[in-house]
Amino acid sequence: MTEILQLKNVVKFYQLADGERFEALRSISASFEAGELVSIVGESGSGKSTLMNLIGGLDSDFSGEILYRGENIHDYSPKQLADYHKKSIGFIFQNFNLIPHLNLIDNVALAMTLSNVDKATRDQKAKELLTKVGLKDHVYKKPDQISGGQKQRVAIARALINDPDVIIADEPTGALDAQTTDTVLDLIKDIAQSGKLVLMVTHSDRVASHCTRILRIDDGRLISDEQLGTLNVEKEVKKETAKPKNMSLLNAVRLAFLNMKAKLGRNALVAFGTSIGIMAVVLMLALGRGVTTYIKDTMNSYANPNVTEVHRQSMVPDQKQQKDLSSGDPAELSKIQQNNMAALTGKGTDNDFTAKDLKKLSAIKGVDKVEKGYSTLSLGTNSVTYKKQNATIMTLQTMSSNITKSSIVDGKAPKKGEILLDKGTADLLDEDLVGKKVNVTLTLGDKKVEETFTVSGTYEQQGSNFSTAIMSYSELNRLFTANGLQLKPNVVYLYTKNKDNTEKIKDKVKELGFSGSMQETMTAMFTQMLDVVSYVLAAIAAVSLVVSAIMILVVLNISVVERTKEIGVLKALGARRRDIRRIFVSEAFLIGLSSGLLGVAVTFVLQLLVNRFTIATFEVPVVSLTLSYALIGIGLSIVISMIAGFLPADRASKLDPVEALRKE
Ligand SMILES: Nc1ncnc2c1ncn2[C@@H]1O[C@H](COP(=O)(O)OP(=O)(O)OP(=O)(O)O)[C@@H](O)[C@H]1O
Repeated sequence: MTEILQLKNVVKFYQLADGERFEALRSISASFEAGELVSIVGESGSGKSTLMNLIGGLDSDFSGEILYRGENIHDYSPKQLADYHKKSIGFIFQNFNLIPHLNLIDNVALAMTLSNVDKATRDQKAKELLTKVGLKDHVYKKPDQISGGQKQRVAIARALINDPDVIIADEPTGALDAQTTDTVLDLIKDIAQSGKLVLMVTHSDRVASHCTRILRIDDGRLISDEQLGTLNVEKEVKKETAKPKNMSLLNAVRLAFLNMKAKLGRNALVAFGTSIGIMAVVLMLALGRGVTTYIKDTMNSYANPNVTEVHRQSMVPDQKQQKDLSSGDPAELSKIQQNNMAALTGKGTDNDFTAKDLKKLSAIKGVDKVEKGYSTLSLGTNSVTYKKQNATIMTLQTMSSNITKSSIVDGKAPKKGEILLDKGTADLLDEDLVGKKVNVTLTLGDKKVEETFTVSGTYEQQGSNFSTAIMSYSELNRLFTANGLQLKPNVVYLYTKNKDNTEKIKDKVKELGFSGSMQETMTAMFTQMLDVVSYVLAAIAAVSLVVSAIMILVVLNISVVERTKEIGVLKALGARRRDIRRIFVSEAFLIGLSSGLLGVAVTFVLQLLVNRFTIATFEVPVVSLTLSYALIGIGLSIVISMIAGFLPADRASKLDPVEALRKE
């Protein structure tokens, strides 16, 4: 027979809290061969479990030698120790210690999973062993669906999966009735007979009497070593030399997934909570993109990119004015309102450009032409009449490069004696008004002027729905002069040949204290509002991401506590620290992945709803979710979860297997 295990003067001290040491094992020496069925008996507290933990490599803090096939396991590196657990030792515990969320096959195959054996092979081997222990018809059950005796048979199958030399059974029949004990004992006997060394702790003399040898321990000492007989060993154990592999990441993720599935409700809640922050992030990005695209498109379609529209003062309250408005000083308030009205209606001298202004503007670099213009808003005083059909004109303005040829849908730009009308107003008067003479009534200054003009063409409205009449600046000037009035420009168009200059020109205009077109000012306000929305979303995102991280940390910590025993089992089966860490980090990864996916999905649904609403109201979609934003959201979610999961995972990996297994 081959000598497998040798104990030489094994001494174990437990360090007590007050600096004292307790000697649990006192110089134990013994040697064991393959095919032995050894029972270890002794009073409670005599040191049996301590000895099993040392032999099983769960506790390396001892003096003396434990030689496994001639190698002192005390000198093993963590990796060698893990391999020792995987290949050489099989544990059977009193309380079975099956993993509740894994089915019987997965429980039995666990040591193979940790050794990265492929699923088909390990499932086949697990089924074989389960058949051998009489559980063929139960392989897909979970541990809580079978009886105690059946559980212990599963545990026996689990201990055998990697074909170890040594089986350590700590009171394997302790929790079983007499009849079930016999079945389990027969199985254990078969194991020894197949050429393995079985070390079995027991309190029962009856159980001990089935063994080939009895070691008695009392107060940490080996007091007797009695040989009862020998077994008819079938074969000599032949060890493969191939080293077991490490568990793959995929298997860690699978184990994590199976555990998460078992706690679906809790994990779904956590994922849902985390997804809120992710949704806020993705929505912020998508909204920002959607609105920016909309603004750009709008600006590009409304304005001639070569032209910068300039006003002396803003036609909508700027930031400072808004502040004054909200400050509530009535005098200040009404001054601002007056100014705004004057700017809109083209009245008052504050809005007229002086020769000095024009000079300043024409000096801006890149400006090739300065066009004077005039724009006035009236409510009901200006009108166009054709064949007794009358239309009110709200805006009267002068022709500029800002109205491009492409926006004139019919006819051409107005020359002397001509007027250009917006298409809506023209169609109202006659379907084919171009070239027809219309009667125009205008209030200029305080004079009412009536004249006949030919409609030169119609144009597509740009950014406003006001009915508009456009004539050339010189034509309007003629009208003013004829009525004893003086026309002064209240809007100026700066034309550049190269549209790349436009941005710089716009900036310079503002720097000089002038203001841009109404659309630009509105856009700026809109962008400001969008910024506020973005800040709010960003704040929600930041807060909820922190909350999510804490939530994941807490949940995984609870999971570590709940699964302490399972972690002990995994370690006894050969899981390295790294493997345990991987399983828990994988759980965090899965939570992150699911909350990321959920967050993106919710954003997608929100996008559909919000865009449906904005398309119906403003004819534009405002949320624009792209693949890269979705990926950013999912990535962020995973990273945060994994960071939050690292601490609990590390804690789990550092658990002491002996303590973990002792936990009730
Ligand atoms: N972590 C520990 N710290 C201090 N003392 C310990 C520790 N673990 C065990 N002991 C002590 O070591 C002695 C041996 O304990 P052990 O668990 O090995 O006994 P046992 O023979 O297996 O008992 P039982 O049959 O009740 O399981 C006991 O006196 C116990 O109190």
